[in-house]
Amino acid sequence: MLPEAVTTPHPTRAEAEAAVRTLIRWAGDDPAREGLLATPARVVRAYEEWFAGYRQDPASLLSRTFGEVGGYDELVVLRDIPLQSTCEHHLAAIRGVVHIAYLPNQRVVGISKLARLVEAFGRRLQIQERLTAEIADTLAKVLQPCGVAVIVEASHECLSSRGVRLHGISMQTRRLLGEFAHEPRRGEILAMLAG
Ligand SMILES: Nc1nc2c(ncn2[C@@H]2O[C@H](COP(=O)(O)OP(=O)(O)OP(=O)(O)O)[C@@H](O)[C@H]2O)c(=O)[nH]1
Ligand SMILES: [Zn+2]
Repeated sequence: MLPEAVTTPHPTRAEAEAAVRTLIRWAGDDPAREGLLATPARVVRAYEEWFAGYRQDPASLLSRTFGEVGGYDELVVLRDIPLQSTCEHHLAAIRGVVHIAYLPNQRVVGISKLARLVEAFGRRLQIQERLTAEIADTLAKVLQPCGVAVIVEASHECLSSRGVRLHGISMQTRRLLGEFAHEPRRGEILAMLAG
């Protein structure tokens, strides 16, 4: 589940800070001036938060499930889970929301774990399509529900702050599995989540 990059040798903190100093020089400033002296250390610490997902095993987040659901077999829907991610092409921010729905198969998972799953995949270098697929596929594999739907709506700073510099564009991606891949569940869940 963890990407290959995690298995390659990890740079030292000093190497990572030197790389930040190089980027500061590339931006046109002087990493030796007072205001920037502590910046490489701060940026490296920030990277540990922004990319904490590489140190998480998303499947294990879903390992605790609850079976005493009183026969509940209808939709479980979590809307508007905040998404913070980073585009793998430009290292620019991706911000948005994720909607997750599943149809339980006797067992349910704690709702916070769905948000943690989004965070574990979001806090990596991503394209939105893969992020969407990874969230849905992990839920399907671990929970084995009757259906999974994941919809991601996000804006990409690489579109707004550089390049075409267009604001107000949001991208929607979705993955529908199991019963949600077919009517009538498909229409039902899309009407509910993708409006
Ligand atoms: N499909 C997809 N594309 C993305 C995502 N994030 C960024 N991109 C796009 O990735 C593409 C990379 O294209 P390139 O031509 O290699 O890079 P570029 O010259 O910086 O492209 P421009 O952004 O058009 O200036 C761009 O079109 C981005 O808009 C994503 O999550 N999914
Ligand atoms: Zn980008």
